[in-house]
Amino acid sequence: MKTRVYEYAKKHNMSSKEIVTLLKRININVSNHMSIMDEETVQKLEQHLANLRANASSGNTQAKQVQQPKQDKPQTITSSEARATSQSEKSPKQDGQKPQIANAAGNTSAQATSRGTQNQNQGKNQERRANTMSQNKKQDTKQNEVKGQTTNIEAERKEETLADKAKIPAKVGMEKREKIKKAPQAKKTFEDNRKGPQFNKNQKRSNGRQGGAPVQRPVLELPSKITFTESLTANELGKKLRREPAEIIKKLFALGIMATINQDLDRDTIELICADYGVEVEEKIVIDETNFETIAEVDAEEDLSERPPVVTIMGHVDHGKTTLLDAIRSTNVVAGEAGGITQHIGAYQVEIKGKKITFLDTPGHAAFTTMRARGAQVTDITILVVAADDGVKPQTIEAISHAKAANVPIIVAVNKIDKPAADLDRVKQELMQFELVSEEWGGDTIFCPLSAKQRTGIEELLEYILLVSEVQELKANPDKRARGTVVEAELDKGRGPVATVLVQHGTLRVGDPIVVGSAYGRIRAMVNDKGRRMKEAPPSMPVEITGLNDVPQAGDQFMVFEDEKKARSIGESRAVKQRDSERRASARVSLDDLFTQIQEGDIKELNLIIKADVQGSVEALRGSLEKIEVNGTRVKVIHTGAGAITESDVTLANASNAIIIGFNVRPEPNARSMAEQEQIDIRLHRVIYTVIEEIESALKGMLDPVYKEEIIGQAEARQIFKVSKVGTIAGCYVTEGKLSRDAGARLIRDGVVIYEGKLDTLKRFKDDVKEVATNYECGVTLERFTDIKEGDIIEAFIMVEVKA
Ligand SMILES: Nc1nc2c(ncn2[C@@H]2O[C@H](COP(=O)(O)OP(=O)(O)OP(=O)(O)O)[C@@H](O)[C@H]2O)c(=O)[nH]1
Repeated sequence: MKTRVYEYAKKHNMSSKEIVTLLKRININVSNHMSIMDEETVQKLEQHLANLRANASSGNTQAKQVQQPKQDKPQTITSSEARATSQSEKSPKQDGQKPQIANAAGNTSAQATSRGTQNQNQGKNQERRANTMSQNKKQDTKQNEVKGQTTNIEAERKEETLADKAKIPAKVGMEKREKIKKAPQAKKTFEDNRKGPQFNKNQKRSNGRQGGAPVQRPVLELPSKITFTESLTANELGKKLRREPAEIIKKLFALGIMATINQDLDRDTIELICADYGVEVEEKIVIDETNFETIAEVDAEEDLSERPPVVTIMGHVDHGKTTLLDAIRSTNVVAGEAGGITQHIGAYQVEIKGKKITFLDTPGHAAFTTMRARGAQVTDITILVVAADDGVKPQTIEAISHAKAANVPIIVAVNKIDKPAADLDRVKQELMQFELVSEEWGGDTIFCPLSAKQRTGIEELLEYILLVSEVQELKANPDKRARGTVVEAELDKGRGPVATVLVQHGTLRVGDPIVVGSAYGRIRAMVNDKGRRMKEAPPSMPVEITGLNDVPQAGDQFMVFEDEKKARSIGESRAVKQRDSERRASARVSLDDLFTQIQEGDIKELNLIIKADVQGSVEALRGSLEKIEVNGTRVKVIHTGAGAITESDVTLANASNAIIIGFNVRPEPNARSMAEQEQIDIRLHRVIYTVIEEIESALKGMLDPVYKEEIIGQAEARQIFKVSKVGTIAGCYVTEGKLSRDAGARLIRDGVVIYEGKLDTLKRFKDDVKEVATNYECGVTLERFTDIKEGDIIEAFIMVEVKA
């Protein structure tokens, strides 16, 4: 029957490497643990094992008693003398204890010595001492049989391994071969020890032992698990395993690795040795706590407990967000915390049916996106407020896009149901096209009709929230250091920096050293939304904290550290980093470097926001763009709309790392400056085909924008003159930058591009001029375009070469 090396190894409680080594010794070439061994190979291997076993046990009757026929088969062979030793260890009645004890004695003393200082010489001394002892053991012929046997095996192994080493068998990888070649020092030490134990420092102790009764020192138990970071030297590994370094070196030796005591062992080697001892090993990755936002802590399922959901209310202007938030809050004051003075701290908790719900007290999606833009996903559920008498409006759609981009479930609160014009079905109907289909109509979105003003339907809404949160199974580990997000922060004249934070993991306590964004401090006091002083805040609880050195920003994340010194040093280095890299768009996508980001695995989906002049173009663009898929990277349209590119589009792009496509539309001035600041890539086009081509080539890494458009100025048409021969002259006022005679020109009306071409004439009074600067008036005509109206914007642009 065929079997793989690792299967065989597992079956016989050996490591794959050991099997590979043994196979190579009997001239069977296997490459790795996945290699297949046929029946013949297995037989040969077992024969070889049997031979080795026979050799190991020849002339030793006592050892035979110790060996357990089946289990020991691989053990005796594979794990060199350490296992033989540990077997004798298991049998306290045997005289064979002695060498162990002696060993342990050496070990303890070696440990004690090295505890004082860890320099190299010290290490060497330890090694020498250890080897000397084993040499002494060998020389002492009067010692008991087991001891003799142990050392026999030891000697045999040494010889065998040394012979192997001389040949440098193929089992040893190139790296290991190098190590072997480079390690004359280790060999010398070994031979030195063989030659002259008497001249060694340990002479006294050896004599003492030979002459007197053996010193009884306990054999240190192996730890069940060890941890390490990056690497360990043989010496350090020995200490962790509570074994002599020499013993470790011997083991390495048997495995074909020649290492000195202070040589760094790689992860595989450490694992191999530990596996040999049956000790679990874990590599600890050093975490840079300065960037604590990036640290993902995984909690064991049993440490997690239920936490309240965090809810954000979004919706169109005047649809009743604030009224609803107030209504919810007052419901609770009556229910529980009567007498408490409600404080506005940016978030509050209410309780229904014994369960808490946390509301972020900032209506609208500004708060939602700022937080998301800063990498904080705080919200678990979104309440979309839609006025029953007004229906779906632009900001309703924006809110839906925001919630969807963040993957947060939506509950629709159909407000103002008390109004005569209220029409619940219309709202349901309108929301269908955004994939929000009510349960009665076969969908899975909860629609909750209510009147925030008359306070009806509020409890039902709260119950729905609990229902959705139950499905989400929101959990957190309350028993660890706290982490969370800033909801609001300000500088209070009396109290200094004050921040409302939402605890997301762990429990926050007064006195905790904390880093918040790039501020730090120790929590002086905590106040909840009812104005009560709190000693601790569990997950999902918003509290206002004081004691920071600076005012953080909403959306900043916080983390508690073990001591104030650490918090201070991390806070300070974050402040420096923040200053350095402020607004650096390292994580921003731009079509120009999209391909690199795809290749680096940063991007699997390209988020797009499409704004176009008419809904028809939006749909056409969306349809074509969503079909694009290049090398597994897809286009995902996260928001669309007709009309100019607004600030809200830019915030959404910022939060979702998206690119904005403007089709026949322009960004509003505020949106443009914000996009520049946040380094959001806005691509403006007039032909659908070029949009598709651009996105496709960006995904393929073929985008090669040699020229890029740069807007150099804007003027507003204030007066229109019709002159029969010339056409339409626009009396303009340059509001931004300059107009230049050679520049390209666009005419924009209500954010929509009406014309694109060139300036035909540019005059100041009667003279032709080359350019007109900001705050000057001028007369403009456009090439082959006469339909200029008052209030139109003329935008001048040039094409500039993009430096690679
Ligand atoms: N009839 C009626 N009017 C309501 C209801 N809820 C809110 N309103 C009124 O609608 C108006 C706007 O309510 P707000 O709560 O300020 O709306 P908002 O969405 O917070 O508005 P912005 O903060 O401007 O975005 C106010 O005059 C409210 O009194 C309701 O259930 N019924």
